[in-house]
Amino acid sequence: MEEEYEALLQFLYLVPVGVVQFAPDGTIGMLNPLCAQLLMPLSSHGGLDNLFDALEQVAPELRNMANNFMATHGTICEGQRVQLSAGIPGKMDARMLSVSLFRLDGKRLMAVITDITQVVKRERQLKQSEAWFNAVLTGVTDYALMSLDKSGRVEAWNQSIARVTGHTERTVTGCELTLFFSPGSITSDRVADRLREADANGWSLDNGWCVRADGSRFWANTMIAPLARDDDMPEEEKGYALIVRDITDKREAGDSVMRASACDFLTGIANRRTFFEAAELELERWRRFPRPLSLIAIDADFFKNINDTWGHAAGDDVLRNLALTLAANVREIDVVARMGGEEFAALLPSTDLDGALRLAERFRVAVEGQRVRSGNDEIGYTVSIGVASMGPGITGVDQLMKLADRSLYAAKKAGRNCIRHQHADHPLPALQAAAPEPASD
Ligand SMILES: Nc1nc2c(ncn2[C@@H]2O[C@H](COP(=O)(O)OP(=O)(O)OP(=O)(O)O)[C@@H](O)[C@H]2O)c(=O)[nH]1
Repeated sequence: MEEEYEALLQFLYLVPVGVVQFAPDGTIGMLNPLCAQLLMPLSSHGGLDNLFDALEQVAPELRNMANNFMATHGTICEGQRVQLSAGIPGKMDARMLSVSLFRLDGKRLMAVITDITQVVKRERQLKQSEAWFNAVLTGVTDYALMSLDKSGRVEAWNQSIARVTGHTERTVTGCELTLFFSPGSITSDRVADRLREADANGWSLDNGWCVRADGSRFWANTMIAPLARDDDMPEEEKGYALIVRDITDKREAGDSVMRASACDFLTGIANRRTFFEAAELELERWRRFPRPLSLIAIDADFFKNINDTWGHAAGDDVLRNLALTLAANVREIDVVARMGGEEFAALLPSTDLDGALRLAERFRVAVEGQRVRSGNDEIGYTVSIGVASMGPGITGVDQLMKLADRSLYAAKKAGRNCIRHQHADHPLPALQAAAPEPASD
């Protein structure tokens, strides 16, 4: 028996994945060194006592999945992706873990944890190339092809545009590319970005909602590629080809799978991982061509009291209401996400500090002015909000998030139900300082 135990310990020590055994409430009984190493960045006090507590901020859904698993033993989830950090494009990859949970019996659960940072990076690269080939090689009947001038205005017309978008030559020629996108899903900055991206990489690919002439929407894959030109051709004659493909069917087919991994299980809005992925992309664009970019951190006030007074289910109703309220007040191009617990965030491309403050006030007023119906109760609540805007000293998403969090902390200290902000003009010294009273306003 002792020998078997020795062999098990040796196995756990050497196995190239993190293994942790824990109780149904998350209390850790045993974990191997690799697991401790993988989870240590999540520890708030230098120790690891409870797996669910450690993962609360990055994967709150795991506790829920384990609690809702009714069988006496079996697989609770397999390969659940958990984003640990946002990463810095070009310098540091976003750290990603894969977590599988198993129930062994009534008292013991086990998690197997692997670092999949590199796998995810390669997946992203592959997805990009695959989408490009699909766009080029398939669907000869479901695409519209047009040429754009150097600023992205439609230059040449053909029948495929009418087939896919319902537009006529008269309504399209000379118009900006934004004509094909639903309002709020694209800005002039984004069009300029895509043209530059096409210049730099040979193409720019994106998926999103487009609109037809009659106002109906379709989910489209759009690719912009620079037109071939001689080196001695004048800059004015530069142009692009735009291919728009209606892929509504494909989106619907992959929708439920996509939603499960990209959305928060409770509220249905983007989860923390999706938020950081979008924020990383936006920062990458900002780095190439700086323009306004803001981030809003939102936190429900006295949320523990709501749970304690009306119950956990009512608390969940409040969180769902908060998610809906935030989502109803932003443009399509913005990303609203639940970051964990009662914390939410909104990423606002092409939005300066003033614009972000106006939106933050709209959030605050909208929440304050409503009641959440939960069973027979009507619950009123408020939010505190921190706003941060991008500046030259910021090098990564984490830093912008920290700035917004510090403003949020200042709003809490100022009495809650209010907004505080910081502009990242000289953020680094302040961020590196040893947590002084946060400066704001
Ligand atoms: N109902 C519900 N509660 C949650 C969820 N996630 C976290 N919580 C609870 O949210 C509460 C957050 O409490 P605190 O961090 O003390 O914050 P607070 O009470 O909102 O106080 P302030 O933020 O300082 O205004 C905790 O009691 C958590 O258990 C969830 O998914 N559903």
